[in-house]
Amino acid sequence: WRNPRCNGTLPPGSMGLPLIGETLQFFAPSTSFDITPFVKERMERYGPIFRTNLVGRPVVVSTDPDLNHFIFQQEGQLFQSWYPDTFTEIFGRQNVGSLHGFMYKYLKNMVLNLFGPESLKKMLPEVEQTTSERLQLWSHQESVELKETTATMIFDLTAKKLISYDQDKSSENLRDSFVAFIQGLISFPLDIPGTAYHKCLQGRKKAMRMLKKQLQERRANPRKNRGDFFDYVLEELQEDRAILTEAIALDLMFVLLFASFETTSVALTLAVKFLSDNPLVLRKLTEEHDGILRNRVNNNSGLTWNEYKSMKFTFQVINETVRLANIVPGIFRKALRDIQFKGYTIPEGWAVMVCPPAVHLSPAIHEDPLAFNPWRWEGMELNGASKKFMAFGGGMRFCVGTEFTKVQMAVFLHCLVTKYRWQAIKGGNIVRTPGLQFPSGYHIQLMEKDKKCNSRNQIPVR
Ligand code: HEM
Repeated sequence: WRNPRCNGTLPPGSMGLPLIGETLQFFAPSTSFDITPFVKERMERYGPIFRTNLVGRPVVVSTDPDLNHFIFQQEGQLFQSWYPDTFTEIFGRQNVGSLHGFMYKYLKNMVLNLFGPESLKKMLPEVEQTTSERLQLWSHQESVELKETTATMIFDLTAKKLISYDQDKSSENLRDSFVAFIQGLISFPLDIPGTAYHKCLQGRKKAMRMLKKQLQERRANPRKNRGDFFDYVLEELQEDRAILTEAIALDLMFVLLFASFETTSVALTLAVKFLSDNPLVLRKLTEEHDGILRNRVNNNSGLTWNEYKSMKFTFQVINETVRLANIVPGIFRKALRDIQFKGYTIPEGWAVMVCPPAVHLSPAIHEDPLAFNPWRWEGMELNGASKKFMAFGGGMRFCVGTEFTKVQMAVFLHCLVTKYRWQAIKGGNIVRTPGLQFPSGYHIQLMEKDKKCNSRNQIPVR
């Protein structure tokens, strides 16, 4: 256990206890934006590349920018995407099998089609309208919990786009099943009634049943114009030599819905929190968006794609937010053969975990790394991945939802700063386990800009 076999020199590290390895330390909560104590302590003790054991699997953790880059570049050659067994259970066998195997490119193209620039251009007015309506609604409430409300908003948008799901017209609430699913997502994998893990699997089952029912309904009532993912899937399934199966399509649907709202709502909540705490950034952002409205020829038109693309400072704010957020704290791969790197051997079959926070929060890479400073992105490439920035992954598996996330965040910030003021009421503290969470939410009070004071308690609002 302590000294695994290896045809070379293993990176230094500790394998922890038999069976559970160092899993408990890995999941131990921490309350700052900084690199989690698990990674920090080991980096100090062993250096940038170290070995450990997580959920019964030997893992090499990489905090080394060169090794990270190498891992991303060697996707499908020396490394293959791999996630722990509990994830397989949770996200569906079909996904894990097909997203990593021969189906991969085919599915990726399908997803890119749905979330590519052409598709997003068409979606822009809808995103703006939904966001405006929600903000308007929230401004009449005494307090809004931003994490949940933005998650619901994004879920509704994505579900509408993917499966034309309309919460108001549905008798069952699809999102409730996702909530149960998420609450148990990062939990000890014990599947007996009462445990969070059990609720998570039940939530998934229920959501899958609903998705399946809706796909069947669509099959019974096909539509003329192909519009959403279900139409696309049904057409593909009818092909003579279809590679897609219904099970794969449903699993993929589940992952897309999940990936879209959980990540983006955390990023949005955090962006608003950072703006509340950094008035100079808020002022600069507001200037950018007021400028867009001022320069508009037709005051009644909505945001155009060119206006969206011109939001330079907004993209800096988004990048800075996701750099600090580290929403995906570990990107997993499996070594397909023995790999030599900087004097160490990564044995075939071992897992490898790229650790983005170690790069994003390294003082050697980013000056004053814990400071929220969007200006650090000035003049830098804001779209792709690099050795310094991998919040959306890197290489071939770079996140296909990046632009979708940015559209939603940019539009939200646009509507927010041009029309509203807000103040933080409570919450906003974070916990990393190691995924980022807001244990007590983030409650704000919103009000339209032209109103000077809060009518109820007369607090002047920024
Ligand atoms: C702030 C928001 C987001 C963050 C931080 C994020 C992060 C990531 C990361 C780090 C990866 C790489 C995983 C790996 O290499 O194993 C990834 C992949 C992926 N993301 Fe996102 N993501 C976000 C939003 C979204 C959205 C909105 C969608 C849905 C449309 C999405 C769908 C996907 C999919 C399908 C993959 C797998 C791509 C592949 O394997 O080629 N993501 N994301």
